[in-house]
Amino acid sequence: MTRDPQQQCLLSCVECPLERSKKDDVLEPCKGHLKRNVIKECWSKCGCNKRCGNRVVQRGVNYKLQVFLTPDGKGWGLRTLEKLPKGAFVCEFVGEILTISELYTRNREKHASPVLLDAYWGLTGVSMDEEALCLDATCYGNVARFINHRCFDANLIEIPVEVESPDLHYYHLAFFTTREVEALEELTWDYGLDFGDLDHPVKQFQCRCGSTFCRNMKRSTRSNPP
Ligand SMILES: C[S@@+](CC[C@H](N)C(=O)[O-])C[C@H]1O[C@@H](n2cnc3c(N)ncnc32)[C@H](O)[C@@H]1O
Repeated sequence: MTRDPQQQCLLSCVECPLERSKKDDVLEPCKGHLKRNVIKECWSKCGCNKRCGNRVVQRGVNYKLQVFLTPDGKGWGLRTLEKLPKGAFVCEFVGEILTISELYTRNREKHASPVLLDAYWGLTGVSMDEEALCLDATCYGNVARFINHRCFDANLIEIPVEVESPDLHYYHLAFFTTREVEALEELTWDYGLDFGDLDHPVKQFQCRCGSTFCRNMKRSTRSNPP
């Protein structure tokens, strides 16, 4: 999976649950969902034991992490207290599993963008609202709820991970490092927001990510990704 707009591969739903949830008279075409590779971890039916190398996310957080107040106006953030190698599992995103309609009804006035469980939407189609799921960490979550957004060159990437459940609509969303991360560096991920989508049901925040490739900066001053 890549966040490079030139290289990323998007899958489109025939009838996108996100567009359906807007309840407009005319159903807009799907804007596309990132094509993701899914990790399948060993589970109870494998002959291996709990120390198997293909059981990483299910073993939980393995590094010292700290919630801290960011100095640049993004509120609370998450950082690592130790150096992380490239490709390290950091934590998963924990939240209540809601349908998209439930989330929008709940958070209409707040700056909360859905963390979609959309890895299969473009592949299998999602005909029922009960299959269009997302994670909401507003009331129940873990440290991942403090990870701030960074456009394009974030040091974390979210990967769908199947642990135990063979149901395609339910999976874990795990964060891995995209590069080596220094101790005390803030951990960030690209929420995949389209800051130009004024039609979006959830009001988006003014991005302060500081990336040279920030998508929320005026087009005249923004750089193109390498
Ligand atoms: C998942 S929360 C992250 C934790 C949050 N900073 C806090 O204090 O609880 C997402 C919210 O953090 C803020 N945020 C995240 N990334 C940001 C960014 N790049 N620029 C400005 N605000 C950001 C926005 O208010 C956003 O709705």
